[in-house]
Amino acid sequence: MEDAIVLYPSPGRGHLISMVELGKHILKYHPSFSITILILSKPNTNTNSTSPNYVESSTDQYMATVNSTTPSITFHHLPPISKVPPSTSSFLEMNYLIPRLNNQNLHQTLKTISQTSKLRAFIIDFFCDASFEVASNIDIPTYYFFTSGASALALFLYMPTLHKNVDKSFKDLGNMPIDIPGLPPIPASDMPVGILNRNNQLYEYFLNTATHMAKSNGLLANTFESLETKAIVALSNGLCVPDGVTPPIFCIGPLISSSNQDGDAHECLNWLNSQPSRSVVFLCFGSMGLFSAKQLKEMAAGLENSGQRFLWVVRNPPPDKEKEPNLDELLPKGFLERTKDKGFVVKQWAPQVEVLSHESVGGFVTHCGWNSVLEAISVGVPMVAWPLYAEQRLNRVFLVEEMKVALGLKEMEDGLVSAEELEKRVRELFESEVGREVRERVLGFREEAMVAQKEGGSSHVALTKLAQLWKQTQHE
Ligand SMILES: O=c1ccn([C@@H]2O[C@H](COP(=O)(O)OP(=O)(O)O[C@H]3O[C@H](CO)[C@@H](O)[C@H](O)[C@H]3O)[C@@H](O)[C@H]2O)c(=O)[nH]1
Repeated sequence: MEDAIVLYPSPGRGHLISMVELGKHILKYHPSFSITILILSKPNTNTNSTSPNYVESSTDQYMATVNSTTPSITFHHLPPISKVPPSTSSFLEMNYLIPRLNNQNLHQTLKTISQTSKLRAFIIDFFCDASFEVASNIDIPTYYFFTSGASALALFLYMPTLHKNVDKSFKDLGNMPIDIPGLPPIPASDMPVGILNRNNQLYEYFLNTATHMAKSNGLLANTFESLETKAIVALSNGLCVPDGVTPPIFCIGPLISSSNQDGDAHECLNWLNSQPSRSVVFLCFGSMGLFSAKQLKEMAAGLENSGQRFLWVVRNPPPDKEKEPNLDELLPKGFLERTKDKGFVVKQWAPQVEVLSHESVGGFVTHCGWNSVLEAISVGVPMVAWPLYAEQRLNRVFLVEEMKVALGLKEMEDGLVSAEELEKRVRELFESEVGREVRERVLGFREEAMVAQKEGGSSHVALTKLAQLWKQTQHE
């Protein structure tokens, strides 16, 4: 019987891509494993019809591409479920309620796989916690794949302790510094958005996830040791969990999405080909980053005044976020014409991995999503940190204060970033001594990321240990 590893992403293309990359990474070094990725079924009712995660036809196309390029990864679709309960939060619906409704099917599927192969490990996406109880009921070694960094992992594992020691919601504590082992003091207002309010269901969800993670067989993190040494030491020494015993941590990153996932070339890459080396600042804000029309106008003015070359991904402001942006309406009058020799605006989505690794790109204004951070570090591109949602404000603290690979942007009281502020930071990144130092630091981490992945490097060793552990597992 072959050795099988089952991966379970939560819905949505971003989560699927991360799991596919994890699967490919395991196969690259340990090709004898078979990798099955379970795909949550779409609800049969139309109650969920507005959810972007379930109408993404691009996910099917993506899976087809993976099937043809990496046939050793199998996608297994769980049977459809019939009902989705009403939920107050689409996040909870996606990541908790729907996975929970799929638990019976999941149970059956894992049992079936164990009958035909040696099921060595079940790896759950951090956002798919509802399945933890299934795995523990049928006694399969269960791991969590944490798609953000070790510092964010330290915070999440520390949540039950914080919950006990801090008696108010973080949202009511202003900038009060919160102490977390392995991290610099984090202002309460910079805590991840989902846990700011202790009275909502999301907070409870993450608290439960933290408790389950601490009981799992191990935690896989998309990072590398020398990038987040302090947090990793705190985690490994058991300082982040209530009983002082953390499950083994495997830092196996950086896992970077393969470029050109759907095989289409993008016109912005041609434009980059004609720009001078390291001259372009790239502005891109993850899979969900959106700005108001007012903010977009400020950004345009800041970029124009900075005099720097730029490549900017623009989306339509909420609520019509799926609509193609009308650039003539959204951007200042004459902006596109005036900047046509220096700038390139892409609507909706750019091939970020390819852009960042292009020789002409010399800086990155980012929302601090962890994949974006790792993608920039892996190719040595310095950043300007502009966090928007999720745990990105927390990431900004490490990027700017600890790793010193990014410059921080100041927001005004109403949350807007002014044109002057953006201009100042972009100029600073490209023209100042501080910018030069940030560039040097990130180039240093690029080297360390390469070393970590090489044979004998920390991430390679971590993956080898994990594979050895799986091979030794007696569960059959
Ligand atoms: O125009 C675009 C926009 C994004 N991307 C890619 O999309 C991914 C975006 O990932 P990430 O930077 O991590 O941002 P989010 O999509 O916002 O990711 C969520 O998941 C991350 C990992 O858990 C968290 O760190 C973030 O805060 C959370 O918002 C990256 O691979 C980008 O290369 C593109 O290729 N083109």
